[in-house]
Amino acid sequence: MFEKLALIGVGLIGASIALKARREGLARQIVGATRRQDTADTANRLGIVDSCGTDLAAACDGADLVIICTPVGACGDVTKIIAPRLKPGAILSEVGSVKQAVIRDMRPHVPAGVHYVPAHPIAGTEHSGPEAGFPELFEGRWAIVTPLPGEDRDAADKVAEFWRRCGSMVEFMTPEWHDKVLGIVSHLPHLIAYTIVGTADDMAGERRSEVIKFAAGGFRDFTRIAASDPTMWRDVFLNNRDAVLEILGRFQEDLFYLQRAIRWGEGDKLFELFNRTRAIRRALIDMKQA
Ligand SMILES: NC(=O)c1ccc[n+]([C@@H]2O[C@H](COP(=O)([O-])OP(=O)(O)OC[C@H]3O[C@@H](n4cnc5c(N)ncnc54)[C@H](O)[C@@H]3O)[C@@H](O)[C@H]2O)c1
Ligand SMILES: O=C(O)C(=O)C[C@]1(C(=O)O)C=C[C@@H](O)C=C1
Repeated sequence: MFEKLALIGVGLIGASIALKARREGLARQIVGATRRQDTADTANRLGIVDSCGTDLAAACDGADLVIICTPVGACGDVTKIIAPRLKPGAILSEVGSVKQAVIRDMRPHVPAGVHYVPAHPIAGTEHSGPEAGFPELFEGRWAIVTPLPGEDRDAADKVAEFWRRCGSMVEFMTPEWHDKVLGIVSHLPHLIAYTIVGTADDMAGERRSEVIKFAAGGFRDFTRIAASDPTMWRDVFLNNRDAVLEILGRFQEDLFYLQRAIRWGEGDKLFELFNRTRAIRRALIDMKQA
């Protein structure tokens, strides 16, 4: 599909893209660039890309697809650095978990003649860094493409096809809708997990050690999510502020509803909700998304 693919940021997502693109023959040459030399060394040692250095702009020389795979807070600065070396006609994409803020930060730096196509693979783990990457990460998962109005439709279609060849199912969306949907299905669950594990950690003395000792079921599942990369998630919450605050307000109301039902012994209310949520889990299993 491409002569040269450049990945700026070779962590979980960048490395997984590189490994899958190579396996599927999606680009003749795949190069990476990272901020820190030791990350580049790791990517080179593991053979994740053909070559990896720390000169972000140089990595983009002659690339017909550049994908920024850094935390969302860095996307604007990275675009500014690489902009002078992007070749006319190149496609510039990224994988940020937030779309509106990333578009706001990147768009002013995108040179004329370069096609910017925002995208987001809805696939990940709690691990980060080049060692965490694996080629099957995107298989059977959704990838959302949020093309910008007035931008080249062929470029958006090409990015969509790239993700299909990585094994994903693709959906097009507006950036606004993306941020609302992801606020509910991804960002709020992470915030809740960070809160629950933090609350348990705040418990003093004996109760705290009991929490760790008996953390077999529900709590353990939350600890997986709460182990996710602190930089990535700090940036997500700061950059999807409005959508997260809106959904958090709703969530708090629903929590009070349950609190009240427990206080007043209204078991029917609890039962009705738990039945609805169980059906959602079963639907996810049917769709092979759980
Ligand atoms: N982890 C997930 O579950 C997941 C899923 C989908 C999308 N995303 C998005 O993908 C992006 C990358 O996430 P990840 O999980 O691969 O993170 P990661 O921490 O594993 O990798 C980030 C990479 O970016 C590099 N980097 C950081 N700041 C940089 C800078 N200023 N300049 C150049 N390189 C820099 C790091 O060295 C590292 O190589 C984020 O925007 C995240 O929101 C993550
Ligand atoms: O499975 C996980 O560990 C994830 O957190 C992956 C997950 C998600 O919330 O679904 C996290 C952030 C992304 O932007 C996309 C996917």
